[in-house]
Amino acid sequence: MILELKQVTKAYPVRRRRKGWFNKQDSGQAAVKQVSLELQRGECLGLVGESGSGKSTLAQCILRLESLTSGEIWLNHQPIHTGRMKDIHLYKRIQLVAQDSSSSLHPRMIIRDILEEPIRNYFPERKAQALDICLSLLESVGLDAECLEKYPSQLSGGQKQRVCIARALAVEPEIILFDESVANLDTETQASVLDMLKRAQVERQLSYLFITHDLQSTRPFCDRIAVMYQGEIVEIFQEWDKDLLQHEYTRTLFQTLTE
Ligand SMILES: Nc1ncnc2c1ncn2[C@@H]1O[C@H](COP(=O)(O)OP(=O)(O)OP(=O)(O)O)[C@@H](O)[C@H]1O
Repeated sequence: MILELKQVTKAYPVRRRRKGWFNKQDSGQAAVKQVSLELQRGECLGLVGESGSGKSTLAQCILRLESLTSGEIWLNHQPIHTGRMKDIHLYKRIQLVAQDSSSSLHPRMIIRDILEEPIRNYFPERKAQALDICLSLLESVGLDAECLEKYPSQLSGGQKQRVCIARALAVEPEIILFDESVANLDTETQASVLDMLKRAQVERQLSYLFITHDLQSTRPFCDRIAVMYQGEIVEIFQEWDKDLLQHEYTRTLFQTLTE
């Protein structure tokens, strides 16, 4: 197993108005409750749940963008929740592709600079080959070489999303977290991006955590599905057989499937 979450809980503090002069901070309702989850090397694990069920919070906890209230996260048998591993080492091993590609790409950098940045940071010895690497990354996500000299604002939403994926691949991480990364794409582009991700996963032995509210999109793509409901993992399944389901919410999700 490459990533292990043990009893992870995250409660955001809530400011409550009290009589008098001050606001007091209480620990509020937990967004993530006692989540235990394992991601195997080379696996694509789907994390499905309705809006507000805690999926993004879990991804943020894995990347230490949010601190844990309790619990542990282990990356290949090394603890990452303790903060001892430096951010640069963590991000070398785990990359995030978020939903909103526009805000994740620097508006004043051309695509070539955006893709060369991780190469310079993580593989300084490859500086001389950086352009060739950028071209091969663009090819692997189905973009033309002419994108290199463009700014993000000159690309479509689907093209920007592909650039974000190429940038994550440039780091050569072991794990990629996709947080609603294809949700904004039309059905055809979504299918071609997922196809490309599957190929990259097999070629590079990557592990994926694929976060989405859309169960349908996980079907051809994920090896296992974890279902999140009100902050908890209520079910993990592999077989697409509704008779084997344990939880009422998963049964409701199955009704949204088109075949
Ligand atoms: N920074 C924050 N401060 C306080 N509460 C937060 C914060 N971020 C998220 N929450 C709350 O935590 C809960 C889980 O939110 P989260 O974004 O993780 O859900 P989600 O399943 O990813 O939803 P979506 O699919 O809409 O992105 C929600 O109730 C949300 O309001």
